[in-house]
Amino acid sequence: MYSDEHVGATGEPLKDVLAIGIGGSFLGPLFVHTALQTDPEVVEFAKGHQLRFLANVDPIDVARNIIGLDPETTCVVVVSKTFTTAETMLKARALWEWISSALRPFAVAKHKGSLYVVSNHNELMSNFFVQPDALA
Ligand SMILES: O=P(O)(O)OC[C@H]1O[C@H](O)[C@H](O)[C@@H](O)[C@@H]1O
Repeated sequence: MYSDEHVGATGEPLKDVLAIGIGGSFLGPLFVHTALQTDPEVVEFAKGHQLRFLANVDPIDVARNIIGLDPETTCVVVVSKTFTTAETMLKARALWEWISSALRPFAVAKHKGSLYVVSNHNELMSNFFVQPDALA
């Protein structure tokens, strides 16, 4: 992302990251993010980019966190060890709806390249990429 090599469906470089996960799947990424905040090289790379965490069950959490972000240039990372956690799946689905309602249908499939999943459940992860809007 920092090199502008990763682009979304419209060809715009991905700029910001929304990380979805609760419990350990939030605290792990937060730990790495916090640890790197004092590294001058990382601080320089991070200029112009935002990382936001969706980590609680507040129903308006998604609405609050997407303010100011552009779905064309936002990368979504879903972190879940089991890939079955209801709150995480709900937020993943809400963000996919946010992205797909903002993009034209032909672009939605291409934009799946800006979705990343961190999990140890391969089958559920694969289903997510085939049909993310049908997450249970
Ligand atoms: O990583 P996941 O499978 O989505 O689980 C996320 C979290 O779910 C629950 O809150 C558990 O109590 C936590 O221990 C776990 O870290």
